[in-house]
Amino acid sequence: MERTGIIIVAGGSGRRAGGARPKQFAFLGGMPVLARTINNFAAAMPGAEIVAVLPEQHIEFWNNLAARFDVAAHAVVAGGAERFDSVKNGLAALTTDPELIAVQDGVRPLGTAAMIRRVAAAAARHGAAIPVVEAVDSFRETEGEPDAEGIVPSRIVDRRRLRIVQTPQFFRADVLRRAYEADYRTEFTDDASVVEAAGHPVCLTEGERENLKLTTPEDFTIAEALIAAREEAEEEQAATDAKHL
Ligand SMILES: Nc1ccn([C@@H]2O[C@H](COP(=O)(O)OP(=O)(O)OP(=O)(O)O)[C@@H](O)[C@H]2O)c(=O)n1
Ligand SMILES: C[C@](O)(CO)[C@H](O)COP(=O)(O)O
Repeated sequence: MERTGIIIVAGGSGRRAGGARPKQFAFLGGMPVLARTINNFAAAMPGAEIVAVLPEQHIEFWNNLAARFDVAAHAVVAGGAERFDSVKNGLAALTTDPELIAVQDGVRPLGTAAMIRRVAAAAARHGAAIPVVEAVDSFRETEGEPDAEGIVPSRIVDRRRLRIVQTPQFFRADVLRRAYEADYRTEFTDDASVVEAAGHPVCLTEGERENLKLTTPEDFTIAEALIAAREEAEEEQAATDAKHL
């Protein structure tokens, strides 16, 4: 397997989620969200170098919090104003010269090991790969300003052509590093957009609907329920296995 580096970006302020501290430090199923995300990757990609990118003012808080939980080995580095800047800082902090690099949202703790490895394998082959899922809602593109009655002009978009983009986004190290030499642009909402702007095509792989990004308070409610259901299924499986011993 390729030497792998994982950059877990958790340098945001979590404005949309609210709360006293950024959402990556909130508890989910009895554990900080960021601890879950780090451990998920350590389990899926044993031996990978992990760097967590945090708001500078929360680094000491995180070190104290992480010491209370069983969190897999990881280095910590300060983030920047935009996600783009945080990824750049993460890239600079990798020390093992990885051949493959993943960028993962710190607030996406629920991706399975099978999905993570699938994206990694696609990136090893194609240079750049991301997980996506099909859109299930209808979409409208708005055009222009509201009219005198407050109606915003809009038109339907063909959702069969749309995909919802997730992380982890995996890249060959040379591809990602070269792409991140660019200056920041507002359309860089993920790493695939940066790599694509540098001229490298991105391979779409199958993501998972449960691979939620915790963005608003409602997402936490859904994630709690998913974790409880997974734990229950694991307990049932363990009981079945014990019966068959
Ligand atoms: N300057 C930033 C901004 C975001 N992120 C990280 O990128 C991921 C996805 O971003 P998002 O969900 O938008 O997080 P926030 O920026 O914290 O949320 P909000 O926009 O609601 O403030 C998160 O793990 C977040 O911590 C980061 O590392 N550095
Ligand atoms: C990277 C990402 O999670 C892919 O869906 C998304 O683009 C992050 O967007 P945000 O506005 O920073 O949450």
